Amino acid sequence: MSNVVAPKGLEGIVATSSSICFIDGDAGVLSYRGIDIHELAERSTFEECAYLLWFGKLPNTSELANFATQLAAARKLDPKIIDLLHSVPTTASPMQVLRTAVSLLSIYDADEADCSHDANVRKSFRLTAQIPMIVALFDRIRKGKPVVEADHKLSHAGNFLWMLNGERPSETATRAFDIALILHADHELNASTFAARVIAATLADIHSAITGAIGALKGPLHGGANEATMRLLYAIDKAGADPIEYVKQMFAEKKKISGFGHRVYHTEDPRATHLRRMSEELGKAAGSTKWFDLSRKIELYVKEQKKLNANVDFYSASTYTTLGIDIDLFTPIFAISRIAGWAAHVIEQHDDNRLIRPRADYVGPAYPSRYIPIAER
Ligand SMILES: CC(=O)SCCNC(=O)CCNC(=O)[C@H](O)C(C)(C)COP(=O)(O)OP(=O)(O)OC[C@H]1O[C@@H](n2cnc3c(N)ncnc32)[C@H](O)[C@@H]1OP(=O)(O)O
Ligand SMILES: O=C([O-])CC(=O)C(=O)O
Repeated sequence: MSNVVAPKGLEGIVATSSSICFIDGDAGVLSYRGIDIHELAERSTFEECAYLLWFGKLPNTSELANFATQLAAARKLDPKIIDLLHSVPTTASPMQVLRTAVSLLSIYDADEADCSHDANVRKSFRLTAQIPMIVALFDRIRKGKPVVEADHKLSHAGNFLWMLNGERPSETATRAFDIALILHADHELNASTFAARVIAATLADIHSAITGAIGALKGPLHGGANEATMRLLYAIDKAGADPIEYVKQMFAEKKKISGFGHRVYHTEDPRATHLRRMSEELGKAAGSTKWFDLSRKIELYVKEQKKLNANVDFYSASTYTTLGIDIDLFTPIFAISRIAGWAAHVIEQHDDNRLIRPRADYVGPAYPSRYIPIAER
């Protein structure tokens, strides 16, 4: 066994080979299967990106139409899942509920224990269709609103907004949401995807892997940072504080500013470019750029003082708020998109599997240490 200890947090360690996502953190490049994220954000749809991530190539017209039809047809939930959404406290966080519901989904999935390629693809369709339904239905149930049936004629993005709000979404809102889904769909071996691959590598099923991934995404150092960012913006606004002074004080207290910094990017996160623009444009269209303006002041100051760049979570906060989405749905929305990437990684792991089991550098009491009988301690 090698005595080389990996850097803390496995920084810079290449832990597997993968053909799904390419990132150049110094150049600010992100691509799905080699296709640049900027092109995808401008020209693609979430459905097309999910196809690209799962099948490794862009679909032609009929392949894309079939894919979208299959995804829409998978908008079905066993009544026991709806019962669960009614039975949990309305104060439960949507991330808690989503994690629990996805775990429960496995019990009602006909392919549950089948980890073959084809079964994994079938389950990926179902999970990708079901996750947004769970998020939208729980939000309505907790607010005492009637649940909204899925509309199979709507796109993935449009159907989520429809089921959440019970109103036909505008084209602008649907496209903005679709772009957000495209931008969040995959990011190589981020913490939640790595967690999913570790679970899948035991030959556990995809529902187990995705349940674990949702748990990993929830933390404020990862997907939870979009909610933490918005809480910061609200706190500054509520206090009527000068944002620069507020952030300066946070730096003095050695606090981290949510939505800044990244393990891989040492320059602009290419997704932040789009989210910054969307935050501003949606604000203008809604008649107020208040959240964009506040975010921008903070961004410029943090960049100047600490050379830290805004990450994908920073401007998604003001973008979602401007779209009228509640703060505790931000991280579930991240999951609504990242399921596409998680599924691609679980499929890739199962297709060519080996157990993931690294070693630890033992730094505890010397071996052998004497076992002291309890009466002598
Ligand atoms: C989808 C995503 O997961 S994107 C990331 C979402 N997370 C956040 O936005 C939370 C805030 N950011 C962070 O905590 C970090 O930048 C992470 C978790 C994203 C990356 O972490 P790491 O690569 O381990 O960097 P680490 O936390 O060691 O930071 C390195 C240095 O930069 C500082 N730093 C990093 N991010 C921030 C921040 N957001 N605010 C203030 N200082 C920061 C650290 O304090 C540290 O300084 P030091 O060397 O003086 O101690
Ligand atoms: O890659 C990471 O470390 C975090 C992540 O998921 C992302 O930026 O989308």
